[in-house]
Amino acid sequence: MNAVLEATGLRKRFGNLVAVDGVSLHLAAGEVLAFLGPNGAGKTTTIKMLAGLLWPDGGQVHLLGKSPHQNPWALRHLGAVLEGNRNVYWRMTALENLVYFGVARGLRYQAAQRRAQALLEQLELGSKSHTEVRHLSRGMQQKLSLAVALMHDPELLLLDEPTLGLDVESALRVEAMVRELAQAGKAILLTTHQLEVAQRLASRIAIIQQGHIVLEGRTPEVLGRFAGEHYLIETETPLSPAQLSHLRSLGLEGEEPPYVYHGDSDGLWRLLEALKPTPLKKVARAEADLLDVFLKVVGRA
Ligand SMILES: Nc1ncnc2c1ncn2[C@@H]1O[C@H](COP(=O)(O)OP(=O)(O)OP(=O)(O)O)[C@@H](O)[C@H]1O
Repeated sequence: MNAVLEATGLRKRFGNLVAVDGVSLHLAAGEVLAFLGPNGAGKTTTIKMLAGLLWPDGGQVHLLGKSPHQNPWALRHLGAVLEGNRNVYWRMTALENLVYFGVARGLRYQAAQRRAQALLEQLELGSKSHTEVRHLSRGMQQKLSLAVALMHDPELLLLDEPTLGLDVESALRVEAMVRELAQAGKAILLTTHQLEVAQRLASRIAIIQQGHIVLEGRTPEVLGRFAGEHYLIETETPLSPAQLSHLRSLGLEGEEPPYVYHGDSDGLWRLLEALKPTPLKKVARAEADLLDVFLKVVGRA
């Protein structure tokens, strides 16, 4: 399948600071890539280069094979919601904004009206269609930004913190929308510090640190790789202090079931042998979550 986004070797320097240092990203239709990293890692700078808002010092971007830096029309393939940049006019209503941006990106007026109404309903902003943006709540403005990005039905969506500041229900609605858009074949690049959102949505993960991609892979593979040698051991009843003190010397951790064992499978068998004849309820390899992965990769574990 052809790449919707193909970015290679992107570099950006601000004075002496190299903010992005050789970042390559690719996205196919239907994929959600979670682009993660600590504060100041280079995510927004990268996204701005992808969106044609910043000129890279090096590297290339192709959107469906076309470079937005050589051919601005390539940006037609892209819709972006960038943090702190709610690309809407404050003194225009929600509906006027959507129609305006729809027409500016090539929709006919009637089609823009229909699409705007449908998006407003979908994001539960229907009752605010005729409200000026400056009178919408922060979360409503955030949802309107998403609607603006979707007006021209782009193949690629760049979503920088799309659920930030949304209430639980709205965040879940936006999450469901992202999932539906991916199922409908959109390629989505998602930046967020909400790792549980990223884990639920992303088919692939890329972690950037100090301008470099330090980890990239399909979500299940990444989680599997980091699950490592980490087991949960559940006994029917809590272990006695005497048992516990002996088993701790073999690597058992925790005060009550489920206990945790970090180590290889030889060590696990020694531990299980020593546990005999204590009845066991469950022995399972613990699953890593994206938080574990993130903390290990950015080196703060
Ligand atoms: N216009 C600019 N001028 C100077 N330095 C900048 C500029 N924009 C970004 N930087 C610096 O580049 C580095 C990367 O910033 P960037 O905004 O890309 O990080 P980020 O990963 O998006 O962080 P966050 O998670 O905090 O949003 C930071 O050190 C930042 O201070």
